[in-house]
Amino acid sequence: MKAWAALRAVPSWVYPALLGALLLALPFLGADYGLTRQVELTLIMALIVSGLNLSLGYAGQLAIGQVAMYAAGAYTAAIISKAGTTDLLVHLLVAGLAALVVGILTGIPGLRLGSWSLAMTSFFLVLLVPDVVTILEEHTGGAHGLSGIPPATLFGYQLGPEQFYFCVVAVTILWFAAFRNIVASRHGIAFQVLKQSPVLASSVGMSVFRTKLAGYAIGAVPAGLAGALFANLDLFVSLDAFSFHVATGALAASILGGSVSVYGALLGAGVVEYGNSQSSSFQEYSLVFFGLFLLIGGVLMSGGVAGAARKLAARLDRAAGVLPGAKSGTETEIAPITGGTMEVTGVAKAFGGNQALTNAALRAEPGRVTALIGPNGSGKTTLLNLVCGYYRRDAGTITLDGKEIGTAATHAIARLGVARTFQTPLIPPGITVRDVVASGRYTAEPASFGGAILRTRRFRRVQRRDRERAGQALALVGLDHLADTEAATLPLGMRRLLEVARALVAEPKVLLLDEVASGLDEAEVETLAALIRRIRDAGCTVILVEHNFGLVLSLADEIVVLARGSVLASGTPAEIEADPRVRDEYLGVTDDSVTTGKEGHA
Ligand SMILES: Nc1ncnc2c1ncn2[C@@H]1O[C@H](COP(=O)(O)OP(=O)(O)OP(=O)(O)O)[C@@H](O)[C@H]1O
Repeated sequence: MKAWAALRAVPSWVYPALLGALLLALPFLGADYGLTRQVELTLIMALIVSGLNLSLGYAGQLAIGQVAMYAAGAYTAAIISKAGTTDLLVHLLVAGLAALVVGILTGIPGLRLGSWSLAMTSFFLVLLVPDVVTILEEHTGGAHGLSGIPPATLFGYQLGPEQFYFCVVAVTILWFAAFRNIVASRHGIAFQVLKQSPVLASSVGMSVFRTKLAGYAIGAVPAGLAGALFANLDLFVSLDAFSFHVATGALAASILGGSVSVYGALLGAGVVEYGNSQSSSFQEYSLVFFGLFLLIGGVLMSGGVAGAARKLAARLDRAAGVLPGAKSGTETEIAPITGGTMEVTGVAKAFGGNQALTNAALRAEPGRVTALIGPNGSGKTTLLNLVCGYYRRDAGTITLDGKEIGTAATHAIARLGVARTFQTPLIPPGITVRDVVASGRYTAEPASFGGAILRTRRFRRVQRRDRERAGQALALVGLDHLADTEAATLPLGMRRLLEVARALVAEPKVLLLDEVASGLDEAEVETLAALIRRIRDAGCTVILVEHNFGLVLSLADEIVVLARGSVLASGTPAEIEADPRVRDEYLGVTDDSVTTGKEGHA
């Protein structure tokens, strides 16, 4: 166990760096041509698989079009090479761009149409490759392939097989470093937030369409790079390399290695390529093997080899006492918040023939808790969803500080300062408590993909602030000691507090809490109530949708009671408690139980 603790003390980038150094050193260690070619083919496959991991594993886009981007990169590099431009750097640049363009052009309609469209578009994209290649036969060589590609050069020097090997390894190292930087940054977390739920993503201010497109299109780039390398490896490009069979192999490699992983792509690609090269029966029955890999990686291991390795590491960590950096739960002060006035007037919303809201109204002000109560189905959540822009109202106005927001997109409303929690907490699996909270700051301070890849000073500054603010918010809700724990494993009460922390780091003007106390025990409700009071006292506008009448009475400054989509009554807790209509319509309890103020309503 001591050995394990020592291994864990080594910074995590050291291991991939050692692997990179070993690959670069292979020719000096006496590796023959057969072995270096095997490594080259594996790395080319690993580039394709890493793109799949980014778009499918991290961003959750069910798309397998990587082979089409691979073809785009290979043919582009081959064609410009035959036209006289043999510089490998130019090839990589143009092939990467060609793949990006194919990704964007196919991603836009695929994502706009929603649902399974992207999966279908990318599936047909792979099937279309032979047709496109045949149509452009004059340039691509059609079914005969494109031969006579001149050897690649770099800055005017022709690359021999050994130098080309170094180039393949170098491109792979650089891309994997970029890939690792993306997934370890707020953008990688954003992809996982989106994968968990588009509703959650838009509630923290992300444009769902743009984030999905970014995941899909960036995932195309390494496939384009792989294409350029492949064209210059054999100096011959033919359709065999871009068949549906290769696409299935890439998918199997992704699942086997672990699609939510960076280096799993290398492992999956290694297994598939090794099988292809070593055994003719593997090639003959490859679809059976790929199916087997999908079963092993997807079902038996759940998360592939990388997922299994992570679980094993966590177990060894526990056994060796290597615990995530636990800190004391010191409370911090909430910095003053500039709240906003939210006004809802005459809002109506129907779902088909079901009139969920007919005439809803409320006015929520800074430094006050406005509670929205009402029986099941009275329209409370519908009203919250209208305020957040998930639905469009049929009539009425919704304003924030006097400005109409009723027609704005969800992510735009979030950026105006409206944050929320959900009836069922939406916590993405596989990310830490700290990262879940930091994801709430995605739009508070922008940071580009380029900055994330290159780790620019500005990016590191934003990242530092993300961590600081997340740490403060966690201390505030009493979860800072769990900052490095996987968030989805926390019990319900903690996940609810975590959602409040995530909403808080966005420094919202208006905080919407949707049944935030449901499922909590008494002590947890107390903690939560104290927290909501502090948020209110800091100046935030709090809108609380809640069934726990006792909690509402003790917290609210103003209560709005909805019944059958309209406002039944509104006023102070004392007024609402004394209102006979509320007692009849909503509470349906005797005078005695109401006056105790403790009767919950489930
Ligand atoms: N997306 C939807 N499609 C169709 N009908 C919906 C939709 N969302 C809500 N409704 C209907 O609108 C009405 C109001 O529902 P809503 O969820 O807003 O009530 P609620 O007061 O939040 O209830 P609860 O306390 O049970 O959460 C219900 O009749 C519900 O079935």
